[in-house]
Amino acid sequence: MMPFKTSTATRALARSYASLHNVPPAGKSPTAIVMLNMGGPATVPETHDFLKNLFSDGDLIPLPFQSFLAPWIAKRRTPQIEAQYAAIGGGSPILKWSEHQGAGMAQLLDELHPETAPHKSYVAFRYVRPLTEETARQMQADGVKRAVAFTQYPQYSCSTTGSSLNELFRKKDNFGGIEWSVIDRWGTHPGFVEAVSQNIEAALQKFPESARGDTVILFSAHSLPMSVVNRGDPYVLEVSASVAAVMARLGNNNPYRLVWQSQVGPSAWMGPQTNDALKGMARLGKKQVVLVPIAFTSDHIETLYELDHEYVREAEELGIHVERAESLNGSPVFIRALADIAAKHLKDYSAGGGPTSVQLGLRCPGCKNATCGQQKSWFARGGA
Ligand SMILES: C=CC1=C(C)c2cc3[nH]c(cc4nc(cc5[nH]c(cc1n2)c(C)c5CCC(=O)O)C(CCC(=O)O)=C4C)c(C)c3C=C
Ligand SMILES: [Fe+2]
Ligand SMILES: [Fe+2]
Repeated sequence: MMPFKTSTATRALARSYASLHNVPPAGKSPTAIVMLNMGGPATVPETHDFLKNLFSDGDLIPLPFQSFLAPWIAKRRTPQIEAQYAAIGGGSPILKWSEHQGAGMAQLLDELHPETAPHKSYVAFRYVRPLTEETARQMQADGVKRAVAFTQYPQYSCSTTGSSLNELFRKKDNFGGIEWSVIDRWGTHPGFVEAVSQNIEAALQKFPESARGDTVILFSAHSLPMSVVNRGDPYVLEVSASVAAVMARLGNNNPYRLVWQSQVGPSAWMGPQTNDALKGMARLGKKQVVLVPIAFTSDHIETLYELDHEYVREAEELGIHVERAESLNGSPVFIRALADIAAKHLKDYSAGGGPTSVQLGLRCPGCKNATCGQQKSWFARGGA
């Protein structure tokens, strides 16, 4: 029988369909780029399960009697958080943005690093679908043999990236014998810094030119409990490094501060809190502020609800004009940065570089979580 011959045009069409839809060509196992993040409820009714999974995560919130307390706290907290997701349009846009960013990144990566093409992006969320097991099933079905765990938190914290890596380690058998490497932080990458800076410049443009230089730039990051900071978690240092890099790129032409938002519960958290800082600016007679989310790459309740609905309105009542810099969401500069970060990682790895950053190998001085140690050793061996 004559073998079936595919015409050049059909192959070109298939290639362009595949790249548009992030589907690898048949026959070649894709290099998986697994985008790690916490996720958020895509619809309001998913809020309860999101919170239950979040409060059950001992790497984020270690609770006594966790399996009893977590569902109880989640149930109590659900109505308040449901109302916030309802107010921002009925759910978190994080899955939409993660898929968009991942598909754009994978397409660029095929050009930037053809040696490991085709690349396919996957999303693995910590608290909502697609959870790690679901992503593992999809990767097995696609015949993946080589994967990069790419954290989507620019700055490393044991409570965020660390939790996602611990979960990958716990569920490692679901993936079969995959060779793993890790991109564990990238908060000072020039492409990320550029994308954030461009959004700040766009916000500054909204103020009259004559008063632009007086505008205060307030960088706002999700806070951390002081118990985590004092354990030696690197997040505060790394967020500060992002802020310094962005300010250097902007020419240090505006006064600025780094402030912290979204603390939960009665314990002590890293401060100053964003809403107090805005009140402080009003007291000091500052009339113009650009508010910049610096530790998350897409919109979520902390930007759309806490900043936009609550703090910006409160500040405006105090007589301050606040512009919030847009989240990175669909920024092409940011998507290009993700591709550059991944391409450099793959290139360094092919040239004999280690599977993780050197920094990932060091546990926090106060870390008592045995899984952190096992996870770091496992990734340092490339997942073997
Ligand atoms: C870099 C980002 C984040 C860090 C660091 C972080 C640490 C952290 N968070 C909690 C507790 C909660 N966080 C919640 C929601 C939430 N957290 C982040 C980001 C970071 N958290 C985001 C983006 C979101 C919102 C998700 C979305 O809308 O898409 C919640 C649930 C909401 C609520 O009940 O208020 C809790 C709880 C702790 C304890 C912690 C550090 C140890
Ligand atoms: Fe949080
Ligand atoms: Fe740890």
